Amino acid sequence: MGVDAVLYDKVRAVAWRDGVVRLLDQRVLPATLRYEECATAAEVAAAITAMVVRGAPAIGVTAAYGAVLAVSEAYRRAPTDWRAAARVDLAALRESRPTAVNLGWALDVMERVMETIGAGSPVAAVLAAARRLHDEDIAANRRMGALGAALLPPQARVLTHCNTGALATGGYGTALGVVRAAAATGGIRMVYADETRPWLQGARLTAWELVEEGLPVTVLADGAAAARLRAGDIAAVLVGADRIAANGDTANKIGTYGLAISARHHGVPFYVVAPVSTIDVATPDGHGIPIEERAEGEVLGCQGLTHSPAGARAWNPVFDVTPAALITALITERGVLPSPDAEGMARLLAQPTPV
Ligand SMILES: CSC[C@H]1O[C@H](OP(=O)(O)O)[C@H](O)[C@@H]1O
Repeated sequence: MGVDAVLYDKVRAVAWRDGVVRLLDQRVLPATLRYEECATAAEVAAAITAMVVRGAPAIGVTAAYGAVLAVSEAYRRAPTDWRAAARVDLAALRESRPTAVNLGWALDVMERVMETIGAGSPVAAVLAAARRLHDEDIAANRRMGALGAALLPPQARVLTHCNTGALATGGYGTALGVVRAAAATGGIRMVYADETRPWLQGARLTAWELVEEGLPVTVLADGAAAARLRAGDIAAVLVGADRIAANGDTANKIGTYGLAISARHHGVPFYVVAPVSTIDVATPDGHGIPIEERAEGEVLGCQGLTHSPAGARAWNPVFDVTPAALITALITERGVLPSPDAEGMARLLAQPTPV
């Protein structure tokens, strides 16, 4: 594979390169290292929908760069009325995936920047804003990594779900950022990575990130997680988030809810690690979070092979909602919130982001 050892600093899920958005195609990892280059906002939206790039923060960063493409094209076509033209493309980007709130949050940031720009070409200003948003995501991940690592014992065994690493963010990772920070301080004995059917983000992407960095990883079937927790040697379950409601209810990859129930039953701390850009104060609780359903074929087959008989149907919600009551603590760049609830979330959001 030949990827540099320090993956999160070398390989980026998304980058701006010479006027295009460059995406590492996560549909073909780890077998193939292939990049897709998007020259228009529409191509970026299609890549998000197709999960060329995935992961809530990574989707937000990608959408921000997609907004730069939209503004650049709009200004070329209509220099005196570029905002209206750009907003059409931004609306399409907003629709590319429904659950990860970071997508809409990033586009809101870019639209606010668009409103402040004076005369002349707006491209440099929006590109600077997208780069700032990207850098801030990585900085937030590093802060969360340190805060989360402090909650783990030395040589911890942890269990993860889906992929929450450099591939799911602007870089470094959220829950997997905690693993990286812990590995650099108290040490990590083992990462048990749920394979995370049907898209296998754990078996393919988390395992790749960890193997490439020389960190220990054991892949397990999603159905084995409860037995692993029952063994009694898991220090914590670490997961990411796609949308956190105002009361702390959290939408994340399908299977997270069952994992949270199992962790509670076995007395294992269950930590959600997410930047505050994942918090949606406009949604009071988990019932209001839109849950994406994807094609039945993603469940009926895998990696091009169909394993269910013709005539079988599939139900493929790709997220579920974990009630805040099952979350031991929410780890964000603004601090750690034990037992999240509406009041605690409001206090957390009132905190300044540490410089
Ligand atoms: C850093 S949080 C990433 C979050 O996004 C994943 O979903 P998907 O792979 O469908 O974009 C999963 O829910 C992860 O926890």
